[in-house]
Amino acid sequence: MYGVTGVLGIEGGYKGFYARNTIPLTPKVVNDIHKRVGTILGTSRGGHDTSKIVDSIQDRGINQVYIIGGDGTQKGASVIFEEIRRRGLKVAVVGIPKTIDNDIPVIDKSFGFDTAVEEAQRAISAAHVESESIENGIGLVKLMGRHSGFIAMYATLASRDVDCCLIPESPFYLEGPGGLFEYIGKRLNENAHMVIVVAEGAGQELLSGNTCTMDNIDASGNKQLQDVGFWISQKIKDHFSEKQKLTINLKYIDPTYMICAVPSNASDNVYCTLLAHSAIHGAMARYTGFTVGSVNGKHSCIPFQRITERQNKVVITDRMWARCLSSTNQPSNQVKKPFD
Ligand SMILES: Nc1ncnc2c1ncn2[C@@H]1O[C@H](COP(=O)(O)OP(=O)(O)O)[C@@H](O)[C@H]1O
Ligand SMILES: O=P(O)(O)OC[C@H]1O[C@](O)(COP(=O)(O)O)[C@@H](O)[C@@H]1O
Repeated sequence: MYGVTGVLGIEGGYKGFYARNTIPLTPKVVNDIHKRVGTILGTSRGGHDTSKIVDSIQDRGINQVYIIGGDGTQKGASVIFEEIRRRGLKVAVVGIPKTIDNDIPVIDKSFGFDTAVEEAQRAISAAHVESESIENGIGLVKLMGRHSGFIAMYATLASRDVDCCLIPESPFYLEGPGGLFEYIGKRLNENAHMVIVVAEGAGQELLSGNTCTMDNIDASGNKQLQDVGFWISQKIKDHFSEKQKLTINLKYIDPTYMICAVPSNASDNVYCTLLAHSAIHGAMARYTGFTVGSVNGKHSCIPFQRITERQNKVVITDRMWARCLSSTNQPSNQVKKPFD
């Protein structure tokens, strides 16, 4: 439609601009990629050397750059856009929001989120089956979500099998009146089984030795988290065997990477097509420095600045979290005492 003669794929994330060869993306090469899992281009963390990246764009005579990824990737795209502008180059830079975490602000959702929620439900369903089959069964499922508990909240709402959903945005504690243990005891007493969903970033402040130093950040600068699922499983087992003298049967399911590694569902496939169309039409209309996405159902081009200034998080005073709490029946924890 626009008479484009060549599309190049950059392999292995930002460092691929200067450390790898490009691969031609012909219609034949990309024909079936929506049915495949993962990425044909590969990915990486770190390696954002702005100057080398823009040199490579300039040297290769690239005039449109489409950058696919999460919140870190969009920040990287914004920095590239600024450098291109500083050098006075006629190169469009467009961001495409792809992350299961849904932590990119402004847009209704990121590509991958819907699929992740659907897959997370399967793990929750397994946890429910396991917990229901045995006296005092507890199914505990850990889901992705470093800073944002969207996958946990939506999978909880979708499945309706969850009794307790723990997310990074909503602090909790274990011991004493109003604590998680008390709530678990109550649910087991009432129902003889329960399902707990925990997002990977939840309760990190409770895990001992969780000091944030330069040693425990990844190459992109993201804080590396401790395994809250494993930790909480141990804590629950210890508490009920030692303090309550109650035999519980806890099954811990960690489907996190399995959820990342499934083909996108129909809804995400359609969304991805619309994102691609917005990105191309925007760049061809000579816009630059924007991320595409649906905003209140309208496909839009959003300036990088609006996308990178904050992270999308669950607002625990909003209705969606209230709906989640009403589906689990867990106590509201917006005030001082989490499980009051
Ligand atoms: N503030 C930033 N400036 C420049 N590059 C960044 C910035 N934050 C992240 N990046 C780069 O973006 C890429 C992806 O970021 P990362 O946090 O790993 O994943 P995601 O895009 O999924 O959030 C990495 O190569 C990282 O170095
Ligand atoms: O093992 P990795 O590469 O850090 O990937 C796991 C991460 O992927 C995520 O789902 C998405 O993170 P990004 O948006 O940074 O890619 C995080 O919640 C999780 O910590």
